[in-house]
Amino acid sequence: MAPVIPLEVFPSSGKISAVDSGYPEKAYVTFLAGSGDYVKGVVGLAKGLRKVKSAYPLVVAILPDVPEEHREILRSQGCIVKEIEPIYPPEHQIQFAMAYYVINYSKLRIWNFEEYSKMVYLDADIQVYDNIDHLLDTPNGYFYAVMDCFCEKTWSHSPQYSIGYCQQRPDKVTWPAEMGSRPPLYFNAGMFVFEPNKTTYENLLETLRITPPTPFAEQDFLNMFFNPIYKPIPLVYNLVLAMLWRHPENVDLDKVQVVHYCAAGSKPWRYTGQEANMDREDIKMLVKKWWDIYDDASLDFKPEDEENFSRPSIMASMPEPAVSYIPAPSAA
Ligand SMILES: O=c1ccn([C@@H]2O[C@H](COP(=O)(O)OP(=O)(O)O[C@H]3O[C@H](CO)[C@H](O)[C@H](O)[C@H]3O)[C@@H](O)[C@H]2O)c(=O)[nH]1
Ligand SMILES: O[C@H]1[C@H](O)[C@@H](O)[C@H](O)[C@@H](O)[C@H]1O
Ligand SMILES: [Mn+2]
Repeated sequence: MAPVIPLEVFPSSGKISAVDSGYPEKAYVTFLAGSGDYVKGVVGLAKGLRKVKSAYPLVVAILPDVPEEHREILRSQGCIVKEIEPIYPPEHQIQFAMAYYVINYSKLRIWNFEEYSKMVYLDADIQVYDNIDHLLDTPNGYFYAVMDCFCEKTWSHSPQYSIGYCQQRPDKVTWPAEMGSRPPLYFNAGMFVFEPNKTTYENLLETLRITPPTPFAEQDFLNMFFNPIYKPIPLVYNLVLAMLWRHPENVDLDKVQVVHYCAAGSKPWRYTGQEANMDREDIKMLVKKWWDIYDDASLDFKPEDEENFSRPSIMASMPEPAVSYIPAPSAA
């Protein structure tokens, strides 16, 4: 089993940034699709990164269907907006855990952001509550992400779920020999540290072309592709909310730096408190914490913020190079 890297190996305030070199070769990146309300998640994230005084900009990889008003909101929040072409998996009859997961294959385009040497990807439903810039100083050659939990109903299609096995508590249920070898460590793809690279990008697209889609879409695909270089990092870098009720013994909420509002009903901008577990005090507290940042006008982007990280404005406005992509499946 690959070792979990203890928190202590990361310098606590590693704010060595590319500001010194005058070239922001590192950045955060998120993904935005459609004209719905996920744009609020990105605005919240941009403000959250500002609050923790991140030295790096937030790039938003957007699909063509993001309306101009939303692009403008993101730019006015200091984000670097980069349009990407969608990527679809090969045509196949498949039931995704959530129907909309199919759009997430487009995330693979971020490996083509070669003007950055290293990036931290964060879903739009993630908020940072501490500075995590040091993740951009981790040794190259690895794919860093937090191990997932298999206990929620979204996993009901899986053999793990059917026998109650979870890698967060691997000794609770012994993996039966007749089911073959234990599944390899599996990360949640809402947060990861990676290195954009043309060769990796081309390999990703080429491999996807011959890989049938599976329920967790690009998350499954990335797990398969990066398995040999996957290094688990502590869950404080991506608290999948279900951990609070599935594995409370593994969570020290005071130490959590990054919260992933992925549990059903937990997206702060849609929160009603009605769904299972959503009336918990810790959830209410975390949803309020997200709103406090989103509503804080003092965290809105101001032009002088730009001085905190330089960025190549010419590049930011350049369109993505045209790349051919795999056509949409009719079943999607
Ligand atoms: O209408 C949408 C839906 C999704 N997204 C983007 O896609 C991301 C993934 O969607 P969710 O956050 O709702 O999904 P989950 O957190 O449940 O998904 C998890 O599984 C997915 C499988 O495709 C991805 O790997 C995702 O990164 C991982 O966190 C969002 O954060 C957002 O960045 C949009 O922009 N618009
Ligand atoms: O990516 C998914 C998603 O974030 C779900 O909400 C979560 O329950 C799963 O564990 C995860 O694999
Ligand atoms: Mn998410």
